[in-house]
Amino acid sequence: MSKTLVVVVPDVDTLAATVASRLVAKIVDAQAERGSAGVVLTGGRIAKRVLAALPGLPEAAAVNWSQVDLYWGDERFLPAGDPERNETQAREALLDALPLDPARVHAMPAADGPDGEDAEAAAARYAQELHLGGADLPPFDVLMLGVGEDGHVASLFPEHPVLNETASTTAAVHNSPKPPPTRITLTMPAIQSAYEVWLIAAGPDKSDAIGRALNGDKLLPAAQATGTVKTYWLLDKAAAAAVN
Ligand SMILES: O=C1O[C@H](COP(=O)(O)O)[C@@H](O)[C@H](O)[C@H]1O
Repeated sequence: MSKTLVVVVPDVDTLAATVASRLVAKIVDAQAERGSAGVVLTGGRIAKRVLAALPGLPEAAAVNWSQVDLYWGDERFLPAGDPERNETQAREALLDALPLDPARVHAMPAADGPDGEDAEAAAARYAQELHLGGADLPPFDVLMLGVGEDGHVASLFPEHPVLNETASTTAAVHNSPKPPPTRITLTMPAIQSAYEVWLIAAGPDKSDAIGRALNGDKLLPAAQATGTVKTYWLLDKAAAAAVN
């Protein structure tokens, strides 16, 4: 039975440091158990802060970075290297400085990649990459998600048809209410396959959506994002203001 836990810390800096530290511990534990770890990264402001906080942690020295598989929960479908791509932001904040195995960095395709601007083909290509080892998705030890002011996670937005996609593990998103309009995302069943889902949010603008999601308002994608073992809500005090 999956458990939901809420962790509240005083402010955004403490949140970034706390999540970074928990992430390192999780990777170290997964590597101790299985030899490798699978981490799904998120985009957005809190993601950048978490990744930037990681190198300052002494415990980060315990990670074998060559045995970490990195995936993304969603991507803004833009050309490679575009500063708005979640991949570009993660590389700049941390990844370029780590001794990762490039074959284990599973970025979502860019809009100038092999499929050009065909977002459906690019999403299908990413699904193929995820399923390379067989029919199942790879093990996602931790899947991190930022939470939008509207309660979106990854690129799954409230009332958008892709939220109901269950036939595939990835999808193209058109007409996203948040720019850019075209995106690629893991679908909700793919998110729900992770052992642990961590929903991370800071600031007062998120408090309403977080309060609603934690009260079980399933119209919000954030309320549907759960891990098979645990679901953590990692919040600063401002974001947790409506949590009762
Ligand atoms: O566009 C996106 O936004 C969300 C939330 O970002 P934030 O800046 O409000 O923290 C993010 O989780 C998602 O990955 C990204 O594509």
